[in-house]
Amino acid sequence: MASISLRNVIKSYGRGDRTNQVIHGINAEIADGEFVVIVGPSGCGKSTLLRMVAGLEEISGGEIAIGARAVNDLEPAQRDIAMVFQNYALYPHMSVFANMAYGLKIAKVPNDEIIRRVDKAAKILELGHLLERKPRELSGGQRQRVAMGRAIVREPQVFLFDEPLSNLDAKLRAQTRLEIQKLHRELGITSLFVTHDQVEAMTLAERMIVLNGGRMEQFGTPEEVYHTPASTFVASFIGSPPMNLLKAAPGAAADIITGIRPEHLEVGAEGWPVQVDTVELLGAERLVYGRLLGQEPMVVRIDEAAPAPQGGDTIHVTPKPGRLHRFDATTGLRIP
Ligand SMILES: Nc1ncnc2c1ncn2[C@@H]1O[C@H](COP(=O)(O)OP(=O)(O)OP(=O)(O)O)[C@@H](O)[C@H]1O
Repeated sequence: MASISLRNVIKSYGRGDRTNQVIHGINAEIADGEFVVIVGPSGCGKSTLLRMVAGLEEISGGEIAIGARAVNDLEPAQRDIAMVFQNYALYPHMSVFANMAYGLKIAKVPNDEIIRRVDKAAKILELGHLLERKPRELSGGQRQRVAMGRAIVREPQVFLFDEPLSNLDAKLRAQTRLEIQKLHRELGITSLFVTHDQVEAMTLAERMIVLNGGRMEQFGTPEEVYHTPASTFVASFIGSPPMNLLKAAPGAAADIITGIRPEHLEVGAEGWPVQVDTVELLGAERLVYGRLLGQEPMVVRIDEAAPAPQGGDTIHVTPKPGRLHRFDATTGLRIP
């Protein structure tokens, strides 16, 4: 196992006048055995960053180290990593066993060692009874597990996951997430996991890197990112529905953006007046969409059992103690 160091990592595509820098100097130390999720909107550079760690993209500036070794100039095969992709591309004519064993065979690992490793991975992934099947005889979730098995048998220092769950339906995604967590608990292999899905990021990450336009906005635990977002971008990207970001909250200075999450507002007889536009029932809770002081859009989350307001009503809300966030209106950065 190994740590991963990203030191001022830069990536540009193209040449000369056509150079387009897409990663603008990322610094992050990922500890040995840590599970780190890289999350951000489409096009922010997640895959590019992961592919640079894998060695599938050249690094334009800075350094990437795996353990004590700088890997900038090492081929992917020399980096001791294993990658799991969204498109798991199993060999259709080979059995599950052969699919998992293939990479080891190519690497000329002795047969008895191959059998030992595949059996171990199959046990962890509960694939033992499926080893003779062909990929077409498996469900989508089982195929994804075979793809993970193929990575596990290599016993790498680092796992790299590039949106491996995005082809699965919602239920299977949730289930496979649990399996990946279990896998990480059992094997403890340093992992980098790319997703654009903030729920996936929050549930899987020990720490998460929030990327925006090729820059790292925050690197922290899910709790830190949720409770103390470093910027308005992080505040609005993590959490569903996102944090209310108010340009003119009552009592706030003009150069301050005030943040408050929909779940951190209390409805009562007094407080900030919110004109209700619509109300959505989500099951255990309702989302009230309205406008603070009749102007700024605001979402309030209330319990399903609480009295439900109607469109056209005015309700009064008060931020729960200690739940207000303040950001610089110019830079978007958190004010401590
Ligand atoms: N081979 C390439 N040549 C030129 N530009 C590229 C290349 N690959 C990616 N880019 C650009 O680099 C930026 C980052 O792309 P990247 O695929 O890393 O984003 P991403 O966050 O993984 O997005 P998504 O979630 O949509 O996969 C984008 O602006 C993209 O257009």
